[in-house]
Amino acid sequence: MTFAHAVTDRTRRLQTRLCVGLDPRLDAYRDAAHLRGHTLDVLEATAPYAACIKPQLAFYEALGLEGMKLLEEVCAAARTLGLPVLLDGKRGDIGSTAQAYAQGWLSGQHGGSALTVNPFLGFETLTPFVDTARANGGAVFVLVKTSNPGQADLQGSGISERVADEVRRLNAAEPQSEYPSVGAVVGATHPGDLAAFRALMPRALLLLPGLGAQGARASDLSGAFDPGGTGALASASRGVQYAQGLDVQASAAAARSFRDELNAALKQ
Ligand SMILES: O=c1ccn([C@@H]2O[C@H](COP(=O)(O)O)[C@@H](O)[C@H]2O)c(=O)[nH]1
Repeated sequence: MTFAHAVTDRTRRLQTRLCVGLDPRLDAYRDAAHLRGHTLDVLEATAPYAACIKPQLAFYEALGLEGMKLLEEVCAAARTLGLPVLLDGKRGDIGSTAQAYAQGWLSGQHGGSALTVNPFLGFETLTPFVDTARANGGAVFVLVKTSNPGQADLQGSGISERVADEVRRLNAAEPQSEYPSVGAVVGATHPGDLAAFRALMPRALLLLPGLGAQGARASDLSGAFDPGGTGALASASRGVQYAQGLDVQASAAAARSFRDELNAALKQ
């Protein structure tokens, strides 16, 4: 089953459109062992409410070799729980280097996972990522309009729409898939733009980061979804992992509540 198929299947079976971000911050813990235990506990406690998980690679890279080991543990635990993994690495480089990133994050033990990719170097640099994702049942999520306030500095003036057109063009090569292997990142912090990006990329899975800590609300996101309630994943990291300090039950309650709010928004 491909990444897109797996998350869509989870959305339909478990009625969840929530992507749980796992971004462990060392300064929140006594030591690395404490961080590891809490991160794995949050993963297990929130799994019933998640369509997928999204580890942000930066937080694991910041921990050095121990972080890389933890990332592999998190991915293995997610697989055991049946949770698709979306790696947030925002990778992008000249083609030959992109090929190495793709090999590292979209094949081997990460085959079937998804990776966020940065199109800034040009559309030809997306090819190694897309080809590797397709060959391994994975997915890429291309940055179209990011959630941060400064995104308009470079993504304004029609640039996001141009990237969205490329996402649609790439997905035309997979006419048989409900949701093909090229998805798009559109910040949940731009609720007024979601329906337009949905229309520009009608078959792309959308990742909507910014729920919770960045101020986006589940009730504002319905424009991103298809009529059946599929096609988008709303993502929260701090708002789940650190919902109430390090209280794991509060993390589970926050994930359940985001799931329920997303579902309620779609019923209106
Ligand atoms: O446009 C984007 C793309 C990715 N992110 C990442 O998502 C999480 C958001 O964390 P919160 O704690 O829920 O704010 C983080 O890993 C970002 O790097 C994003 O925020 N916006």
